[in-house]
Amino acid sequence: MASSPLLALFWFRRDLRLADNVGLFRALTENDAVIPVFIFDKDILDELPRQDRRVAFLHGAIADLKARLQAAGSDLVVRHARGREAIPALVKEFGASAVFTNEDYEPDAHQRDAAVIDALDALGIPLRLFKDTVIFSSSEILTKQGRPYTVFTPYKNAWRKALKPEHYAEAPSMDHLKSLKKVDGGKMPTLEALGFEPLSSKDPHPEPTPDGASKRLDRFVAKVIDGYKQSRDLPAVPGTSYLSVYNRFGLLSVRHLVRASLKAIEGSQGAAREGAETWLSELVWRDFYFQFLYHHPTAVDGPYREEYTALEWENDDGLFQAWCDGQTGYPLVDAAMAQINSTGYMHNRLRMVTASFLTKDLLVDYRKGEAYFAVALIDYDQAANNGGWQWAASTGCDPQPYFRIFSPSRQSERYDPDGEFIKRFLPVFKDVPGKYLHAPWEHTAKLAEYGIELGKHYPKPVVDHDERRLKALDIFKAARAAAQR
Ligand SMILES: Cc1cc2nc3c(=O)[nH]c(=O)nc-3n(C[C@H](O)[C@H](O)[C@H](O)COP(=O)(O)OP(=O)(O)OC[C@H]3O[C@@H](n4cnc5c(N)ncnc54)[C@H](O)[C@@H]3O)c2cc1C
Repeated sequence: MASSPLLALFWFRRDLRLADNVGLFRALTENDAVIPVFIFDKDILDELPRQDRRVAFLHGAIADLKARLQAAGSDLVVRHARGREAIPALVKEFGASAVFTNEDYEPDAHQRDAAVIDALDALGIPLRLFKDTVIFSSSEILTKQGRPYTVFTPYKNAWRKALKPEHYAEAPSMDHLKSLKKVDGGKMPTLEALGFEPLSSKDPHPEPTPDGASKRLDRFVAKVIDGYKQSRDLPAVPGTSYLSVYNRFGLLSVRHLVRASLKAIEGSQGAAREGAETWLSELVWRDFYFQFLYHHPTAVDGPYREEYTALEWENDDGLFQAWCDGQTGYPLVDAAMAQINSTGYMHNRLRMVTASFLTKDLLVDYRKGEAYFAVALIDYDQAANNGGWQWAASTGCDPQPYFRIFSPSRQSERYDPDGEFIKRFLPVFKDVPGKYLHAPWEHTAKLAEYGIELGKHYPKPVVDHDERRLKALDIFKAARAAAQR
C-alpha cells in the first residue's frame, strides 16, 4: 500500500525570507508538500501601542512574503490569533504531519514553543526546530569547563576558532520551492484589522523587503565596511550598515552577512581588513547576547550582577521624562533621543551615551530606559537591548566598569566634533558653530548672538554632570559594600 504523502507546515517567525532559510529548506526537502504559515500573535501584539513602527514593518514584510509565495505558486496562510493555539488548529485544518520552524531564543518564545510542543504532542505531531537565526546556538560555544561564556572577548575568540564553512554555508531553500503546496491563504489582514493605526506618512519607513535589506548591505560593503572601524562611532556619517531591523526580522540570513564580511576580510588588508573584522565582531556580539540570555533568562527581570540588585536608583519622574522627551539640556543626548523618537533608530554610540546618561547622570533604573527603547526601537531585540542596557548600567555580563562614567560633553566633542548630528536633530542650533554645542551652558554669550537663550529656546542642563558622577559612584559603592556584608 502506498504511504500517504508527507505534508508539513512551515511556521515563519523571525526569518521572513525564502532564501537561505534552514528550517524552510529542511521542510521542503523532507516532505512532499509544505504549507507556509505566519501568525500575528495576539499574545505579543495585544501588549503593544496602537501605533507601532515594528508592527508596521512586520506587516509590510509579511505582505511581501505572501506576494513572493504567491508568485512561487503557493501562498502564506496568515492568522491573527494566539500562536500556541493557532498552530495546533492549523495542523488539524490541513492534516499536516509535522511543523517545521526555526529556533527563537527569547525566554517568552521558548515558553511559547514549549506550549506548542505539548499541544502538538497530544496530536502525535512533532515541532521540528532548526538553528537559523544565529551562527552558533546557545550551547555550541562553551568554556573549557563546559559553561556558557559571560565575557565577550574569550567568547569571540572561541567563536572565530570554531567557525567553519559549514556554519555559514547557504541553505538552498530557493532550489526547492516546487515542494510548496498550492494553497489559498486568504486575504492579508490590514494593519487596522490587527488593531493598529498606520504610521504618519512623514515617518521614515525602511523598505520591509529582502531587496531593501540587500540594497543596504550592498551599499555598506561597497562604501563603508573598509572604514567601519572608525566610521562606526560617528553618528553624523552613514558609517554603519543600518541592517539591524532586517536582522531582527530575518530578512537576510546571518550566514549571508558572515559570508559578506569574510569576503571583505579575505579581499583586503591593513585598515580595511580591520574594518571588516570589526563588523564581523558585531555579528558575534549578536550571537553572544542571544546565548547569554538563553542561559540567564532572569536577566530580563533585573541586574545580572547580584551585588547591584539593591542599587538605590533615585528614579525621579521629571528627570526620566526630560530624558524621554530629549529635554535634558545636553545636546548630544537630546539629539539622540530626537533620533529614536522620530525615526525608531538610534546610532550605537548614542545608545551607549543615552543609556549611560540615564543611569549614571540621572540615576534612573536602567529598566525604565530599557522598556522605553523596547517600544521606541524599530530594531528592538530583547537580547541585544537587555545586553546593551545592562552593559551601560554596569549591571550586566562583561559590562562597562561602574567607575568609568561617560561625560556627555566629552562624548559629544569626540564623536560629533562639528555638531553635525546635533544640528540635524536639534534645528534650533542649525547656525551655531559646533564647538559651542558640546557644553552650551559654558557659551551663553555666544549662543545669544544666535538668538538662543538657555531655559527659553533650549533647556538648561537638568543636572550637573560632575556632581552626579560622584553621586553615581557613591550609590554603586554602597551597593557593592552592602552585598559584601
Ligand atoms: C543600550 C543599547 C540598546 C541596544 N538595543 C538594541 C536592540 O534592541 N536591537 C539591536 O539590534 N541592537 C541593539 N543594540 C546594539 C546596537 O546599538 C545596534 O545593533 C546597532 O546600533 C544597529 O545599527 P547597525 O545595524 O547599523 O549596526 P552595525 O554596526 O552595522 O552592526 C551590524 C549588526 O550587528 C548587530 N549588532 C551590532 N552591535 C550589536 C550589539 N552591541 N549587540 C548585539 N548585536 C549587535 C546588529 O544586528 C547590527 O545590525 C543596543 C545597544 C545598546 C548600547
